[in-house]
Amino acid sequence: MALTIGIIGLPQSGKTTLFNALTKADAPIGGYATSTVQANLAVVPVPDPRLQPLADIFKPRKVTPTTVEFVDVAGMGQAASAGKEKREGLSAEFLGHIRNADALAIVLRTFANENVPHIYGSIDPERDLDSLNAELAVTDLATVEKRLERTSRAAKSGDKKYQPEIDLLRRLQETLNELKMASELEFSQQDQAVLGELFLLTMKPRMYVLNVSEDVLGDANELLAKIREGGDVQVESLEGELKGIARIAQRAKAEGAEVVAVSARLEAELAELSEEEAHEYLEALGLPQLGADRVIQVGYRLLNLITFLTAGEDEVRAWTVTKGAKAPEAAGKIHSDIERGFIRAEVTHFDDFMASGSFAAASKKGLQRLEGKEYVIKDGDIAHFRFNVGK
Ligand SMILES: Nc1ncnc2c1ncn2[C@@H]1O[C@H](COP(=O)(O)OP(=O)(O)OP(=O)(O)O)[C@@H](O)[C@H]1O
Ligand SMILES: [Mg+2]
Repeated sequence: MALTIGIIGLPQSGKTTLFNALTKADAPIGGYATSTVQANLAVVPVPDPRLQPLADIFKPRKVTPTTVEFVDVAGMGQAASAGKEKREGLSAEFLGHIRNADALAIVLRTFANENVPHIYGSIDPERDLDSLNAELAVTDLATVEKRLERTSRAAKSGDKKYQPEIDLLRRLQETLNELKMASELEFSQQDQAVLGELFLLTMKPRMYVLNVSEDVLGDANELLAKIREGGDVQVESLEGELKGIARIAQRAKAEGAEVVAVSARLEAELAELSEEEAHEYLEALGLPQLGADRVIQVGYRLLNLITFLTAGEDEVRAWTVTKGAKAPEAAGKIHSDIERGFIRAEVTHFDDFMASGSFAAASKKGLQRLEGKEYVIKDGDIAHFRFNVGK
C-alpha cells in the first residue's frame, strides 16, 4: 500500500502548480477558484543523492529510485468564500480524498500575482493557515461528535468498557471546539485504537510549503535556514513577503513542523527543462536544489519512512521501509520469497561503502556486517539478503 501526501491549501494558492512541479505532469491549472474539481494523483520518484554515486561505481543497467504518492485536491475555504456558515467543515467529496492521506503538505501563498486574486483579498499566510486549521478542526469535530453519540448510546447499557473511549472523545471535542489541533494532545497507548479509526485531519503529520514569488526565493531560503537554526530574526523589521514567511517559519519551529519555500510557478516551468538545464538555472539563482525536490524528501520523512539500497551490476535501487523495520521485512519488499526464506543480511552502510570503494574493501575493513532476523534496518544501508526457499 502506497503512502500518500495530501496537498491542501486555499483556492488558488498554487497546489496544482506545485503538483505539476513535483510530478513533472500537466494537470490543468486555472485562473479562477475551484479549478481543480477532481483530485490529481501521482506517484513521484524520491530524489536520493546516494543513487548516482552508486551508479557511477556499479554501472548498472537500471537505476530505480523509490517513490511516494501525492494527491492534489481542490482548494479549501470555499465555505468561507461562498459566504456560507463557516463551521460546517469540509465536503464529503473533498474529505474522501484527504482522509486517507498519511501526511499533509499545506500550501500557503505569499506570492504576488495580480492576475490571481486571493479569496480573502490580501496576502497573509498566517491568516490563511489559521483559516485552514479552523476548517480542519471543525471537520474533525464533526467526526468526533458523531462517534461520541454512538459510543454514548452503547454505554447506556451500563458497560464500563466504553468509559475510556468517551473520555478520549470528550477531550478531543474540547480541543477541536477551541479550533486547536488534536495533535497537541497527549495520548495513551489505549487511545491509539480509537484514534486509528477516526482518521482525524488535525492528527496528520504536516509540512508547510510556502509558495513564494520568484524574486524572494533566495532570501526566503536564507531566512528559513536562519530560523531553523535558531538564529535571531527581527520579524517586525522584515519587509513585504519575507515577514509572512518568517512568521510561518517561527510557527513551524514551535510546532516541530517542517517548512519549505518553493516558487511553484517557476518550478513547474523548470520541470519542463532537462535536469541539466534546470540545475544550471538553479545555480545561477544561487539555490542548492529544487524546492520541489525538498518537498518530496521532507514529505517522505514525514511518513516515517527510510530508504535502504540494493546495488549490483544489474540494478542500483532504493527501497522504502517504515522506520524500525527489521531485516526480514525489508527483504520482503524485494520479494516475499526472500522474506520467507530469510537467512542473513549482508549490510554495508552507504557512507562506509563510499569510504571503502567496494564491498570487498569494506569487508576487509570490517565494515560489512552479517545481520540476523532482529536487525533493524537503517537509512542508507546497502543490503544483500541471503535466503533459502525450500520446496
Ligand atoms: N509562485 C507563484 N508566483 C506567481 N504565480 C503563481 C505562483 N504559483 C502559482 N501561481 C499561479 O497561481 C494560479 C493558481 O495556481 P493553481 O491552479 O496551481 O492553484 P490551486 O491551488 O491548484 O487552485 P485550486 O484550488 O483552484 O485548484 C495559477 O495561475 C498559477 O500560475
Ligand atoms: Mg488546483
